[in-house]
Amino acid sequence: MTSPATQKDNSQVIQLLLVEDDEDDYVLVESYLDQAYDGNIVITWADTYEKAQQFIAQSSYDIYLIDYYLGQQNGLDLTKEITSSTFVVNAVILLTGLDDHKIDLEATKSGAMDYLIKQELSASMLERSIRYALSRKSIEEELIAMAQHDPLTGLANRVKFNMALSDKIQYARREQAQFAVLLLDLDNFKEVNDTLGHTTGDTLLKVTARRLQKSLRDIDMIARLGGDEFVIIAEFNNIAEGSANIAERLIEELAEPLELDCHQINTGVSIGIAIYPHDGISPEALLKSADLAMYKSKRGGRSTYRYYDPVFELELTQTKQLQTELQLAIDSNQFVLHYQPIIDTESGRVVKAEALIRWQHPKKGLLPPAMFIPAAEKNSMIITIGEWVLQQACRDCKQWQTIEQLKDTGVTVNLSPLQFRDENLIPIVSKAIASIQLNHKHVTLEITETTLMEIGEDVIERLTMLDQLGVDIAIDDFGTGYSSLSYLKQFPVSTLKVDRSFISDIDDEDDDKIITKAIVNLGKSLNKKVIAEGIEKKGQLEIVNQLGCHFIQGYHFTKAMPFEEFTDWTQKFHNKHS
Ligand SMILES: Nc1nc2c(ncn2[C@@H]2O[C@@H]3COP(=O)(O)O[C@H]4[C@@H](O)[C@H](n5cnc6c(=O)[nH]c(N)nc65)O[C@@H]4COP(=O)(O)O[C@H]3[C@H]2O)c(=O)[nH]1
Repeated sequence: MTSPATQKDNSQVIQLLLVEDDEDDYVLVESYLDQAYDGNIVITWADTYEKAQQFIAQSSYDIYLIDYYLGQQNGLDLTKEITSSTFVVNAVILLTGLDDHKIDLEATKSGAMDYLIKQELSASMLERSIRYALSRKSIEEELIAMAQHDPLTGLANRVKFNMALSDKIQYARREQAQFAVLLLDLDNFKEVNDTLGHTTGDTLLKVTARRLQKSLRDIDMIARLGGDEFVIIAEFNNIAEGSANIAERLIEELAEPLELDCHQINTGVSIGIAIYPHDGISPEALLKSADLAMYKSKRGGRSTYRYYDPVFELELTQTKQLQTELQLAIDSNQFVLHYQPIIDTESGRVVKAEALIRWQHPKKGLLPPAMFIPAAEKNSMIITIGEWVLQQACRDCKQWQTIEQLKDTGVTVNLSPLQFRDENLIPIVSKAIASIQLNHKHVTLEITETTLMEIGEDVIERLTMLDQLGVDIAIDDFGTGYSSLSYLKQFPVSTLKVDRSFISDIDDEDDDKIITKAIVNLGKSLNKKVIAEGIEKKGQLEIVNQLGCHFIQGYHFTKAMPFEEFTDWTQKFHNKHS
C-alpha cells in the first residue's frame, strides 16, 4: 500500500482512494492500476468504511474507487457522503461482484460516475473508466466555476458570495472573531448607463472591479451581487478602525475621475457596513443590515459610508407605514393644495400662484409637505401624488379664469426628481392641461437646480420636450446646485428662483446680497426672469426691488392659502393696488 495522498506532491500524478475490504481484490485492482498508469498513480488503500472516512476527512482525491460491499456497510452510503457537496465535484467509481441492473441504477443515483463488475475488470477498462470520470469531473468543475462567477467582471457572484459568507460566519463563530460586510453601490452608474450606453456602463463596472481588487488584500472576499452593487467580506484586528480605513480608501479610489470611451466620468461610491456578530448572525441578516446602512449613506450625500444602526430599521418601518397611509390618502382624497401668490414687481399684480401640497390627515390634522413628500419620493407614490397636484392645480387655475381679477393668474407646480425622470411625464402634463382646455402658458413647472444637475446629459432633451409643450419652466432653489453657465445657457427655462437661504440674510449679510445680485444679473444677461422667494421683511423687499428682481414671493405678503382664501386675497390685493 502506498502512503496517503497528503504526503505526495505531484499534481500530474492521479491520487486515488481505493476502498476495498478484501485484500485479494485490492491486490488485483492495484496491479491493474500499476499496469495502466505505469507508476503515475498514487493509491491510498482503506480497508474499512471508517478508515475511508478518516482519509476523506484528511485529504481529497482525484478518484474514489469503492467496493459495493464493505462488510456490514454499503459502498453506496460512502458514495453519497462523498458526492453530497453541491459545489465540489468528486469522481466516484463503484466496484461490485454482481452484474445487477438494480445496483447499477442505485450507483448512478448515489452520484457514482461509473459502475464496474470485478469479474470483468481489466487494466484498460479501469483506465478508460477513470479517464471518463476525470474528464466529466473537470467539465463539471468548470460549470460550477462559471456558475459562481460574474462573467462581466470575473469577480465572485452572489452564489459564491453567499457560500463564502456562510463559511465565514461558521469560522467566526468557532474562533469568536469579528468581520465586516461592506456593501458598495456606485453613485451615478444609472446616469452613465442611460446617457453613454450599456457598453460604457459595462466598462465602468469592469474598471470598478479592477480598482476594488487593487485596493483590497488577497484575503478579502469581493463579489458583484448584480447591477452596480459590489460586496466585500473583510476581517481586521481592529474591526472599527480597519473597516473605516478600508471604506475611506475605497471611496477615495473610486472618486478618481475616469476616461472611458472619450468621456470623463466622475464616479463615486456609497458604502454600508455591517459587523458580525453585532449587526446580524446569519448571512441574510448581515446583508440586510449592510443594505440599510448603504441606503442611508446614499441618502445622506453620496460618496460616504455608514455603519448599520438599529435605528435605521425603525425608520424603515415608519417609512413603510407612512407609505401605506399615503396610499390611503390618495384613495380617499385627503390631499389639498394651498396657493402662495407670486407678484410681479413692475405691475404689482399676482401673476402666478405656487401650488403647495398639504395633507389633511384624519387624526394628525393638516400636515406640511416635509412630513410626507420625502417618504413618497422613496417610491413611485410621488408620481401618483404629483399627477394629482398637477390636475388639481390646472383645474383651480381654470377656475380663476372665470374671475375678472384673476383671469391672468397662472399656476406653478413643483416637480420632484422622480417625476422629472418619469418617462410618462410629457403625456401626464399634456393630459392635465388639455383635458380642461387650459392654455399651456398658464402653467409653470418648478424643478430644483439639484435635480437638473443630477439628470446628466438627458436634461436638455427633457426640458426641451416640456418647452415644446408650451409650458413655462422655472429653476427652483437656484444658487445651491452648482449648475455650470454653459449648461444653463442651453436650458429652455424662463425663470430662476433664487434660493430662500440667500434672501433670508440679505439685509444684513453682504455675501448673500452679492450672490443675489450676481444671480439677478446672470438671469438678466441670459434673458431669464428672476424670482426672489422667502421675502419676510420690508428690508428684504427693498433690497430685492433695488436689485431688479422681476417677481417676489414670501410671508411678507402672505403664506400659502387654501383655494378660496387665495382667490379672495388676490381680488382684494388687486383692488387695493389697482
Ligand atoms: N420661511 C419661509 N418660508 C416660506 C416663505 N414663503 C414661502 N415659504 C415656504 O417655502 C416653501 C417654498 O416651496 P419650495 O421651495 O418649492 O419647497 C417645497 C417643495 O419642495 C415641496 N413641495 C410642496 N408642494 C409640493 C408638491 O406639490 N410636489 C412636490 N414634489 N413637492 C412639493 O415641499 C417644500 C416645502 O413646501 P412648504 O412647506 O409649503 O413651504 C413652501 C412655502 O410655504 C417665507 O417667506 N419664509
